[in-house]
Amino acid sequence: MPVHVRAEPGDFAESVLLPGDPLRAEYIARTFFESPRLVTRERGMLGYTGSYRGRPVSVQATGMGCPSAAIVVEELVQLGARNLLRVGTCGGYHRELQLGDLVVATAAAPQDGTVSSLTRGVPYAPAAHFDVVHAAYHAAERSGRRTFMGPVVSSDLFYDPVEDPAGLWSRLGVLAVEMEAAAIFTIAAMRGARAGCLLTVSDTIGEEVVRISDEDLRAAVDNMVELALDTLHGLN
Ligand SMILES: O=P(O)(O)O[C@H]1O[C@H](CO)[C@@H](O)[C@H]1O
Ligand SMILES: O=c1cc[nH]c(=O)[nH]1
Repeated sequence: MPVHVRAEPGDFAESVLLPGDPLRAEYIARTFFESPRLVTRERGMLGYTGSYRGRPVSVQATGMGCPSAAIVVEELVQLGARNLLRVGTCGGYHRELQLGDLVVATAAAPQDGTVSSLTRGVPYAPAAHFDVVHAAYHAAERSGRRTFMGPVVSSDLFYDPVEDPAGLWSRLGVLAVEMEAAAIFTIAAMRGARAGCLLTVSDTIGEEVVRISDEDLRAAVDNMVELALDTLHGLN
């Protein structure tokens, strides 16, 4: 049994949704899964398994930041997980992004300490697995939802003291900032698993930072989770 995700092989499905927030994990399981079962609650990092349209699926909280996500993903792979799909929130850097929009991350610039520790500082480009991006693209197209596909940046900082992070990153074509995808993509690649990342824009970051209302966030997350479950369903 792993040290942190305290469960046995077979407790998790091969496909796992990965929100940062443990309460979002509980909400997803109770709202979207058939017959959800709590499989781990160690450190409050809730994990559930149930089914969706008759197929087994799990959801496991990663906590915030790459170090925490790295531990969780390593242990999920030890437990048999093969398809890992982050369902998170992000700050929009791209000017066209609006609150509640959906971002499918194709890559994650590793502005964190975890990925460089794993690569011993060797330059590396953490990327989502093509199969997951492909399935997410088609699920988004079917949903008709306003969706942006492209790179994001995974930062160690939520409160970034840099004057204009949006200016720098959007000039580089980076759509949004979040805090876990780079580590999830890297560990999945190292361990032969397939990872992807869907994000709801909860903040827009420009000259000022604007935060989504709780009600609008709930609705946008519901949409994202439906799309995530369709994405996993579309993977063979
Ligand atoms: O909404 P989640 O999945 O937690 O993701 C984002 O929200 C947290 C910061 O508020 C970080 O974990 C960031 O990546
Ligand atoms: O990491 C994150 C997540 C949401 N909003 C942000 O500004 N940053």
